[in-house]
Amino acid sequence: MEKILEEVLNSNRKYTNYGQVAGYIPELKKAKRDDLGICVIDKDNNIYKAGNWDTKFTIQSVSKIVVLAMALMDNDWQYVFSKVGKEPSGDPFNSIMKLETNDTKKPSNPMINAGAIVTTSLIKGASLEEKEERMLKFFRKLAKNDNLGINYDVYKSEKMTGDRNRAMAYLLRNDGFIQGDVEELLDLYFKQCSIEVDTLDLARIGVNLASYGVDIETGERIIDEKVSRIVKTFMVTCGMYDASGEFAIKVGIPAKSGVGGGILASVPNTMGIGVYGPALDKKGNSIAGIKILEELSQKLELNIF
Ligand SMILES: NC(=O)CC[C@H](N)C(=O)O
Repeated sequence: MEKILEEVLNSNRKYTNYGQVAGYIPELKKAKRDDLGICVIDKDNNIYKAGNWDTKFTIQSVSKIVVLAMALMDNDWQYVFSKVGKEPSGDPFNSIMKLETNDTKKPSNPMINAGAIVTTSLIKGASLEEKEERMLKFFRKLAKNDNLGINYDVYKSEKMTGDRNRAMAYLLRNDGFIQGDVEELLDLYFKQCSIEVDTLDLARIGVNLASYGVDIETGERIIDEKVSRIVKTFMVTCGMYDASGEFAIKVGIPAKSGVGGGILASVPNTMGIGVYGPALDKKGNSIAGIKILEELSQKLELNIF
């Protein structure tokens, strides 16, 4: 398997020359565009790695699936979906437009920034500190990595420049989709996006989702089974933003991307995959990452459809 991963990386290395490393969060510009890595963990807990599999990057929007799982386990689902929708938006991840033009003004889904700000607001905790602690604990458990932590340079960079998210959050509060202190909520959102991971962490979260929320090593249930299904369904319909349809056709695997350059893919009952390549297309998805997943899906016949 490692040989296959090496081959797939090498045949797609050329794509690291296309696209751009994210620049709207200044700190992200420091990523090296030719870094490329992958990790696969199968359901028997075999771990396969290639390339820059252990390069650290921030999880960014991949965090949205973990926080959605948490929000659904912390709250009544009906309540959650009264605050955030279930439909693809067809707009970029940071679009504000439908918060005005949607009939209900409700954010379309939890995979775009507006919807993710809502799910973050649904994390339970008596104080900001407690919410942050619970959130980190959940990420660490799912990734089986007690060393997961926040990259404070990226966090500060996002906080300084996150006015679009700030604008969305104030609109969301005005329309009754979130409550309380907006700055505190954004603090938590920026922190969740700034959690530092490598492809092994993404693959581990992916395989735990692939096994319907049961830790494949210990047998412990981490995510409610139905919640794990909802999360993977959102990954298929909205995980690659307004490129989710094309990705579903070409790759056919539930996946979630982030502007840090990571993609987490979860093949039900089979494996979790983490890929990293920081140069992004215009929609904010890793170009080489998508190409790698496309080839791997064909080679290993992973298409779930
Ligand atoms: N697509 C992403 O990864 C976006 C996450 C980023 N932290 C933002 O809010 O803009």
